[in-house]
Amino acid sequence: MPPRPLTQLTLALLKPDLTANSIKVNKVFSHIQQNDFNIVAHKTLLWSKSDAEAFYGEHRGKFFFERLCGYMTSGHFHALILEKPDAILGWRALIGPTHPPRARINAPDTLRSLYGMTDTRNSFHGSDAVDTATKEIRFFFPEFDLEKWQKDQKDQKDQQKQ
Ligand SMILES: Nc1nc2c(ncn2[C@@H]2O[C@H](COP(=O)(O)OP(=O)(O)OP(=O)(O)O)[C@@H](O)[C@H]2O)c(=O)[nH]1
Ligand SMILES: Nc1ncnc2c1ncn2[C@@H]1O[C@H](COP(=O)(O)OP(=O)(O)O)[C@@H](O)[C@H]1O
Ligand SMILES: [Mg+2]
Repeated sequence: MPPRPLTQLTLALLKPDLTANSIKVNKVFSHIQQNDFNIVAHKTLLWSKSDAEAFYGEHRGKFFFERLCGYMTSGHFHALILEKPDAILGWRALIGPTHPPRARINAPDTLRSLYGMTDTRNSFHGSDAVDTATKEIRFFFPEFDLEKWQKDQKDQKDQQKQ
């Protein structure tokens, strides 16, 4: 029995514009499965302005901050914990560059190219690093036992070394 590959978790969002279109949502979940991501946790939620400002605090003061918070509070959206051996980079590669208009030129097969509308309304989010993924998973899924998941991964890694 080949050892189970070690995996990584990332936080993915299907933003409100996309979530409002069930046909597109179904297509995106097919992309997720076809790209071998395991959905570890999934919820839909509606943000208050303070939720959006807290999550995107790193962008406070930038010219697009208000429109970003307005966009992210404009309707329900899906939050997912995705698992795969290289989940963080893998999901970022699948959703593509931040700005859909540019993605349609430079990365036409990515999800933001296929479904995104404008620089702000780009339909997807993905954690951009290991520590960001930990922070973002805790932000959306405080109920998820991340410590247990990380311990199980470490135990599995130790067993494979033996
Ligand atoms: N650097 C910079 N870029 C800007 C500024 N205002 C708008 N932009 C960019 O130009 C793009 C088009 O601006 P808008 O027409 O206001 O936005 P939009 O095309 O309706 O789409 P949204 O990005 O969803 O607002 C935006 O997505 C921004 O990336 C600005 O003041 N400074
Ligand atoms: N130049 C911009 N114009 C409009 N909206 C932007 C711009 N840059 C970023 N945004 C919005 O802010 C969100 C967060 O920005 P950033 O963290 O830089 O990108 P990413 O979501 O790809 O990590 C983007 O997903 C997008 O919705
Ligand atoms: Mg980012």
